[in-house]
Amino acid sequence: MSIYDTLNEQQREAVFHTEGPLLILAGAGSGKTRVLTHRIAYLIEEQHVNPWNILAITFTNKAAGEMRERVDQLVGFGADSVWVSTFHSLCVRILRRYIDRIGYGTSFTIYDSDDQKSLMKEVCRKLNIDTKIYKERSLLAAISSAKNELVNPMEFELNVLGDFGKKKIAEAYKEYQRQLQSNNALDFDDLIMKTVELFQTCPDVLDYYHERFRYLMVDEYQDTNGAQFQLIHLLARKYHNLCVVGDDDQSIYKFRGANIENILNFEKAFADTKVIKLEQNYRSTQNILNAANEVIRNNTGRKAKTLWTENEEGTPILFHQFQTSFEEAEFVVGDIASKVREGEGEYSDCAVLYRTNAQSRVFEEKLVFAGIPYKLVGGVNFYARKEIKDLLAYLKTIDNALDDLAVRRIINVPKRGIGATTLGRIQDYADEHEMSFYDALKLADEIPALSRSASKVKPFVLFIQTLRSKLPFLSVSELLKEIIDETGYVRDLVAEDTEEAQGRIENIEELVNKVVTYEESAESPTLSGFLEEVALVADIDSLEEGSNYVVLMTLHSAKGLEFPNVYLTGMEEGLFPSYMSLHSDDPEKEIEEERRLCYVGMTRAMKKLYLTCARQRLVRGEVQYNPVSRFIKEVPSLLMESAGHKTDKLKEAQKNAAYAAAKTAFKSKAFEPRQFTVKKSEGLDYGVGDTVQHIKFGRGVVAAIVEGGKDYEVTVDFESAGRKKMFASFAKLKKV
Ligand SMILES: Nc1ncnc2c1ncn2[C@@H]1O[C@H](COP(=O)(O)OP(=O)(O)OP(=O)(O)O)[C@@H](O)[C@H]1O
Ligand SMILES: [Mg+2]
Repeated sequence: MSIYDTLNEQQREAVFHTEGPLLILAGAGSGKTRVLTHRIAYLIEEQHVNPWNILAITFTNKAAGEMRERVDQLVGFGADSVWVSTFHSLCVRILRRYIDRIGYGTSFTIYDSDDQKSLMKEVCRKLNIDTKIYKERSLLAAISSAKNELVNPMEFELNVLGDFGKKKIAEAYKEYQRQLQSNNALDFDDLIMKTVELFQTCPDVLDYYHERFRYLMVDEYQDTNGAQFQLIHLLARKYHNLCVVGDDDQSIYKFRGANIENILNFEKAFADTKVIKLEQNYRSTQNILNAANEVIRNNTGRKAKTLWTENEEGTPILFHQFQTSFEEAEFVVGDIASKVREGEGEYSDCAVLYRTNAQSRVFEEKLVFAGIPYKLVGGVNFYARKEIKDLLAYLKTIDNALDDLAVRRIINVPKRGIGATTLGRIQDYADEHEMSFYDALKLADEIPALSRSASKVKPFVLFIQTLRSKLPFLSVSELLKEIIDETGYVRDLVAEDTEEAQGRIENIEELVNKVVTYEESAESPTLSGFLEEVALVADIDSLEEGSNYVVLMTLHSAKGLEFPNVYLTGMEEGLFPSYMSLHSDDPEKEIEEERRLCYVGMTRAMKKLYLTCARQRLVRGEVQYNPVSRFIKEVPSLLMESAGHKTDKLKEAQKNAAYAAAKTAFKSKAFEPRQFTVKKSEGLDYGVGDTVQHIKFGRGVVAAIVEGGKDYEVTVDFESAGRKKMFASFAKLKKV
């Protein structure tokens, strides 16, 4: 039996169709990604295509990693020569080689969103743009949309004649781009745009890649934007061996410029395209699949698809409406705990999905309390933390001193007594002489306006120059350790002697670990190589393989993944579909995008799907009362079991009181989930039945104590405030 026998007829047809454009349009869980991996195997093993000539593009690093793994399993020798890559890392590799052909240096820096914001601040300052009227973030968004459609500053300017507001954006775009270039830096959107520019202006480079990538494959094609489409189009122009797979029902990145038309128009763009539809779903139970189909049916303007499965019918979808978001989280966490306890699955079989990152917080609290391991995908990214950014800025400065932002970030870290006036004067000098900020620093002695403050700048320059001269002899980890020692970064944190400083030290240790891991895994590790890898870490990468924990993530991050048990939470109008979509200029269209997101979420589930919502929820500190999401109502009641939580008046009152207490706790600083380091009390000096005193609620009798993984949950019947539940370490109850 060959590996191709495990495919169905349509899948096999797609795998065996290797020459010419191929569009595989199919619903969720129908084996699209599986077809791609088998196709790679088939090309190599049966068609004797050189693995070197195959390129597979996926959307996230996580997906690329999974595909890499699957290809390694299927193909023996040569699998590692296949390029499996995201759009961004593909472009980085191409640009590192050839970007000097279009006016950049090949050791360019990649700016993340924080870097972009600082740069835009600088642009606005320079152009006297009032950031109260034109917010940096909206300017950047406008520029990003332009780049996603390959509109350069000049074209942008031509299009806005007469429109004053847009003219300002055009000015900002022009200056922003100029500064990027003079810093020898690219933002994320540039990675694609500059690669397209490179291909369009250097036919010999394009031709090299035509020969290099004879066979192209793109997963999640429905989420490509105009620039990405152009890139693929250029790459496939010579041999037309392009296979794209996607699902128009799962297009969820319109806000990033994804163009659903790309998939609908594929046949127009590539003549004699072969279209294959896959209709059998292998992932989900019949109930889950039917429910998802019924929901997505409410969208208009889609290519009609029927998706069926031979899988078992499965249990009905469970719908629960809770009083508060805390109860919702309690239920989800309790359910996961009991599944694992009963041996029905592992933590890693469970995923909690929500519409926005902020919703994770309550789940985190409950999981911490229950002592359940979890992984938060998204949220504060490791690399966005201050200490990590500082040290990376040192590395960037050493690697590429044209990066003004990096240099400015660390010039006073640690404090070197260089004042804002001095920095301003250096910047002016750099602007005037059209040089980088760092080059101006080197000339500090010659800047008359600086006079004596020049002496403060010198040690910094000397330090950087020394490290740079050592670069050929030091490994990246040795370099990093030297920076840490010489700057006294960790020493200062140790002296601070706070819990926060301790946390930062641990992060720095983790960064050192990261460098060491990089050095062990990279073929020829370099400083640029390390910085590049770091710049490309998307949020999803914090999901490690093979560990046993519950995954919390947004619906957007869940694309392409599958889990036995999925909890789709916060199913409320105003949350999902989002408030923004309901109040947009074109709500109908926006709600369709939300519905696709709902379809993505539901179809992640293999065995069990839970849909939950809450009557009351805190949003930015305010209580919101949201009705049940319309998407719930689109699921036929036959497929769904509703566990309505009807509460009598008394119970409701008690719940509201508990909710108020929880709200207080929620608002208190101590509840910041990231610093949620509750020390489990060494036993409590009160027990059930004891009378206790609370600082706010007064006297009460302890009704129950539940032991959690890290703390105790104490229920108290207060004389005046009624029944309340609280964490022992926060409540600070005193026995009376
Ligand atoms: N012919 C098959 N026989 C058995 N299992 C299959 C077959 N085809 C796909 N599967 C399994 O079904 C599941 C879904 O496959 P895959 O992830 O490739 O679907 P997909 O179409 O890419 O889904 P999505 O739209 O969510 O990205 C996987 O677990 C895969 O191994
Ligand atoms: Mg897939």
